[in-house]
Amino acid sequence: MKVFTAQQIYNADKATIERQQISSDELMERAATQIFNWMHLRMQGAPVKIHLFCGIGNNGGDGLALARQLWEHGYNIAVYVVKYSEKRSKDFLTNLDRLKDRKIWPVYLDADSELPSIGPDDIIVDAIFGIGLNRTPDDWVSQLIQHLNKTKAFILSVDIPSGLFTDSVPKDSASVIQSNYVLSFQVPKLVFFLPQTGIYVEQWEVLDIGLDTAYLMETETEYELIAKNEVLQFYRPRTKYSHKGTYGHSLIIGGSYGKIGAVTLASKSALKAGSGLVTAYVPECGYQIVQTSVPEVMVLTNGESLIEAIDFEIEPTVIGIGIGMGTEDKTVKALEKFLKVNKMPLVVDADALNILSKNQNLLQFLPKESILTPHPKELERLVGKWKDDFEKLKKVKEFSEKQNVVMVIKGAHTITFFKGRGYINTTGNPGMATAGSGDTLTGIITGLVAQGYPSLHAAILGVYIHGKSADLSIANKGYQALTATDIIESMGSAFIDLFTSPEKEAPVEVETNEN
Ligand SMILES: NC(=O)C1=CN([C@@H]2O[C@H](COP(=O)(O)OP(=O)(O)OC[C@H]3O[C@@H](n4cnc5c(N)ncnc54)[C@H](OP(=O)(O)O)[C@@H]3O)[C@@H](O)[C@H]2O)[C@@H](O)CC1
Ligand SMILES: Nc1ncnc2c1ncn2[C@@H]1O[C@H](COP(=O)(O)OP(=O)(O)O)[C@@H](O)[C@H]1O
Ligand SMILES: [K+]
Repeated sequence: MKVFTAQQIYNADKATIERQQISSDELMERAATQIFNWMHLRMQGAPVKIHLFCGIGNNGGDGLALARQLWEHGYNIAVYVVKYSEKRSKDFLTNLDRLKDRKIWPVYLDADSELPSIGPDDIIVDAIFGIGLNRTPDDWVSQLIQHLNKTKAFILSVDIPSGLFTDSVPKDSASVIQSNYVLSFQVPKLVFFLPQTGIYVEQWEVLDIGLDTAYLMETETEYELIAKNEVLQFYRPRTKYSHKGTYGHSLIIGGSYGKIGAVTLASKSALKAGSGLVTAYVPECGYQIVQTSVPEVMVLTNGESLIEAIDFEIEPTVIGIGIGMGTEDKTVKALEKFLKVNKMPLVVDADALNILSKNQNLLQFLPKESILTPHPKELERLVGKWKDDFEKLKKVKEFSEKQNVVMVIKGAHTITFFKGRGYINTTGNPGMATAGSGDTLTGIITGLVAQGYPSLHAAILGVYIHGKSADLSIANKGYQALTATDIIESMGSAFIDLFTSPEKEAPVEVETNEN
């Protein structure tokens, strides 16, 4: 699913109005109807108090149109107009008149108003600011937002939590609605997925408001959201007359005394991802450990307790390198020498990344389309500090383009970057914040490259399967007890899940009295 910018959404709006020959008011009505349907389906006429806070732009207009529809179906509503500006949008005014025609009188809020009283079991509809927010709200609006956040009421945001910008991090966290659920029109917004802005969104869902399909299909976006349908497009099925040679040979290089487990986890993951053969390259102290823990994996050794040279006679299809490897001088020299002669595709992680960060002249030796999988600290060492998430994305994009590598930026929503585009993963959970889960990812991606997946596809599918495996594991492990080994054990189920359970369906429409 593409992730559009605010400007692209406004353009889609315009294209829809022109091509479908509808008015902007009709489009607003569609948007409000979708939200009404969503609420009505769940509330079934329950007499819960619904407080609708509406701004004076089109987000507020959506809120007013929704208030009318709720009222027409007998819901218990209170409408507030948050007068943060003297300007009012045309469709806001149209919908305000429609409320007045029905003798529904909103409460007007300004800097001098008392804060409304809201019960813990009430519902708040947040339609104060939408994607038009372009500056930090005034103090009194921030105070209202803080007041709403403090209530125990469920907050449903229209399109985006009010106070959240679409293209920057809010300066003042107190001026953003802490939303329980966001109903986003047609497309999700990038800020739902970044660590500094995603925190305002507990859950989100897109509502189809029938924006022009041709515009949506033709418009190129910088970001794409990756769910099941997206990865299925490039999944490579196994064929009947294939053999282990068909599925490549992964070489996992890493480990040092006390950190052999990392290589064990990665090697096992490469196997479970479907690699035909897997060899681990570890110091001698790891020989028995790897052989005993994963009998399917072959083992090569060098050095006693750390890798001193990287030299082998096998011909792997791909090499995953760096996990648990350490950054001792001998290992640094070994990596340097190896990179200067290596021609094989690489998946670079952990200490190999740390060594590259300190010796940036080595970056030139990475084969093109190598995959780098830094966690936030490793990324900082590689590209330098960033002031916020948006600067981080910019730096990563530039780095990936300059070095011609696939960058996998690990986090709650891992984003894979390549050739100027970012692919945002939707699987995974906080249980994955556990030792070794990154080693597992390195193994999975390596195992996919071994089977012939192009680098970008291996990274995107690998990240998806890694997160999905963890999601399937938590059913009986919970977040706290989840380990990297559990993730590996669920990989089979994650692959099967690609074909068994369909992706979540589009929202169900409900008949209203008016149609
Ligand atoms: N295609 C779609 O998806 C559809 C979208 N629709 C809906 O439209 C929403 C976008 O509406 P919108 O453009 O009118 O902007 P909105 O967010 O209501 O803000 C209003 C105005 O406030 C102003 N302003 C900004 N910041 C401010 C501040 N801090 N303090 C004070 N004022 C501030 C700024 O005006 P300015 O003062 O800068 O001229 C801004 O224009 C969208 O989120 C969705 O809900 C649907 O109706 C139909 C289809
Ligand atoms: N809160 C979270 N939600 C989803 N995924 C997470 C979360 N925290 C960590 N992860 C995932 O777990 C992995 C952790 O990797 P990393 O930090 O390299 O672990 P390690 O070095 O212990 O192997 C990454 O793939 C990351 O995306
Ligand atoms: K909103």
